Amino acid sequence: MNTSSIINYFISDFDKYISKRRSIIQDSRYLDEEYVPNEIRFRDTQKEMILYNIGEFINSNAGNNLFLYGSTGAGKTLIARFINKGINGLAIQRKLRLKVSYINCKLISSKDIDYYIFKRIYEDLTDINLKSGIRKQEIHENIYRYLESSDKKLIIILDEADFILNNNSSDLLYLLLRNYDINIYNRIKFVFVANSISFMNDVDQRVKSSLSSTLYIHFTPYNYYELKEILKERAKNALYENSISEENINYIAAKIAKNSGDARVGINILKMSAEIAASKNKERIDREDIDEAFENVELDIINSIIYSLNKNQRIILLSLLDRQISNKGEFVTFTELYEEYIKNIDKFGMKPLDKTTVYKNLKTIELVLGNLVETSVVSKGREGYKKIIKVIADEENLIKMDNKIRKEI
Ligand SMILES: Nc1ncnc2c1ncn2[C@@H]1O[C@H](COP(=O)(O)OP(=O)(O)OP(=O)(O)O)[C@@H](O)[C@H]1O
Repeated sequence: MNTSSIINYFISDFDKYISKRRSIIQDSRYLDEEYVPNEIRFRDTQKEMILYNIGEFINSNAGNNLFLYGSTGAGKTLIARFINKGINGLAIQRKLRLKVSYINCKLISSKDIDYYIFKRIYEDLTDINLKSGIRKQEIHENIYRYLESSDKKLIIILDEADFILNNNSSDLLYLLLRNYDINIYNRIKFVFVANSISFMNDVDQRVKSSLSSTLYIHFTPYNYYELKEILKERAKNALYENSISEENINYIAAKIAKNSGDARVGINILKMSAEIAASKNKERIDREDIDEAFENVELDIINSIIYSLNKNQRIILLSLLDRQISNKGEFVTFTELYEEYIKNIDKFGMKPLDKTTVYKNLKTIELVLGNLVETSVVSKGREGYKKIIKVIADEENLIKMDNKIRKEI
């Protein structure tokens, strides 16, 4: 067969299969994690604080470092990307001596995290690729030297910063923040992005005092109304007209608002239910497609949590779930969790870890659970302040998770 007849066959097959299946997704880019809408809604308070501080830094060398924190899917990364793109554009348009470096710390695969971060900052600042073999300290010094000699300012955005802030990162932070001591012109500002600010308890005093002028900006989970509007907007751009009813969008929003308020889950459900409906050759997404999508997503989330934890951590999480279920979904104190853990560990015939080790492992679990967990500190009278914790899910999902983890231990 010659090439042109192969191409003809291909094109005829292509047209046949494309026309056979009715697609529901018109442009999937609007459902991508990377997509940044032109206008970010429901985050006006946060935007105002961020932009005001950045403005102060640009115009009068003032302003604070910023720390954006809050649950998963609350728009932190979206805002961080928006600032990154926006500042770059602003600097070009207004000919400002300003640079921005955006680093997603979760994606750093290098073993030497400090080296990677300094190298990236230097390269973003100077637009020059660094040759290998230059020492970390030297790159660090060159960043300040370059800023002085070129009379520039720099905004460093460290997204998913929990991934480095948890790893004995005091030295990195101290070095990064030290520009206050050595640079009277205050040429660098930081924007940290993380789920929680609990790492602050563990950093040493030098870093704490460097971070004392940091403004903490909280991102709360989205409510029903906000989720519904975000999803409506995405559906309008990504799906063919009339592929999903407003009632069904509201149904997705209501289910998510009840659990996590995570916009990412909402967008994933929208995408997955469109794919499920299309695979059944339907023109519209029905309630059953959405329910199927929820089951897949929930299972995916639970599986990825279980996969990320070792056996001891799974038993600790199981103990938390057991106790929360018997507490009718309410918060669990660490003492209650530990009691439950001792019972469970015995059932699984393992040796118990001491309280301190269980506490440390609980922190890892919190990181893996992300927005699915809520912690707080409450006063318990004479016993002093106590940490309380709960998994954010309704009773049905708590039981589902509990059963699945028990099976996997
Ligand atoms: N206000 C909003 N308008 C439109 N889309 C939004 C909004 N907030 C979040 N999203 C979308 O929801 C998804 C998750 O948001 P984002 O990645 O910003 O969450 P996050 O708070 O950084 O979560 P994590 O802590 O897991 O990193 C993204 O696809 C994002 O585009």
